Amino acid sequence: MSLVDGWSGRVDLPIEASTLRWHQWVRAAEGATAPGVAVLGFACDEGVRRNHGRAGAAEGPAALRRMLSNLPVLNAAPLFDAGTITCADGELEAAQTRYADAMAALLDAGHFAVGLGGGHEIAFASYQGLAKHLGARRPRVAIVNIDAHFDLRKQDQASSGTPFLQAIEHARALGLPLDYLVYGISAAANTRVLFDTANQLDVHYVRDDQLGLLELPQRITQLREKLADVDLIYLTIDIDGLPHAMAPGVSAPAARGVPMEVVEPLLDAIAATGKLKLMDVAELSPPLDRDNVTARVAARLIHRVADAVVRAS
Ligand SMILES: N=CN[C@@H](CCC(=O)O)C(=O)O
Ligand SMILES: [Mn+2]
Ligand SMILES: [Mn+2]
Repeated sequence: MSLVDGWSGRVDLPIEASTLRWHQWVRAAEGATAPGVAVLGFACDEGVRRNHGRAGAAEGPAALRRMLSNLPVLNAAPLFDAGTITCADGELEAAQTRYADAMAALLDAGHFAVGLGGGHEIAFASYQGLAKHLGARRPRVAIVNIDAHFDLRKQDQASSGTPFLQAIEHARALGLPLDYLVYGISAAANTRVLFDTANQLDVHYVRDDQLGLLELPQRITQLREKLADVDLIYLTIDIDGLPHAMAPGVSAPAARGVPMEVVEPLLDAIAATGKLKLMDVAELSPPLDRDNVTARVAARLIHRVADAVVRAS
């Protein structure tokens, strides 16, 4: 049994540093005395519901903790859990604000913050947390999104389909330089107006059918170039950017998707910059999952990026 709610798993003997798993290593964030990796849940379905999707993402944080529990501890960095922000029906914006406040506190404490979604409305909450943390500072920020969708919808109401347009407009109002890069865009899952919006906003996007292994070296070179002038990075992984077979547990599965052998090197390149300050995983919908495969994939990506960030720091 772990010291922190929601974490439990296998215990290997003898109990020593080399046999530990995350459920044995994680501690409550409020007791943190040193910076480390800190997870923060966002149990929210409201954005997906408003976007006419299939419910279930609110169960994401609990499923991710279960899957992260048994993963091995790879480094000596402390691991913290800052709990979960919940979202009652209809109060999406208030929940995003609460999440942003909690996220800003984690960033203020020097943690690498890992958001456990929740629908992709977590992204505007994470971005707002970063903006709060920055205060009057104006570094150049990049949001890198792995996603089949742009999520640049122009709508009266915030939803899981609007977070990056919201972030871009918010950053413009603040005078915060913000680049938005998306990897995995599906030509079959975004209408022309979304491509037009992306082009008008100078979004850097790469389609799923342009992200095979053959193109990977040039894509990584291009990504490194795009991130060279950036001061800090927020990475968001919409798990529906992966192939349906590996990520069935999502509201809007990808007919093609970007395979793990391409996603992981892209994530490695982002972490290796040393500029990655926060990440989140969105759109995991446990009721739609099959044998926890989607949660397992999401947990693996978090585990990999968190270790790479620690090593790059
Ligand atoms: N965050 C999800 N966004 C997608 C959902 C697409 C769908 O439900 O088919 C979008 O709004 O484009
Ligand atoms: Mn998506
Ligand atoms: Mn998305």
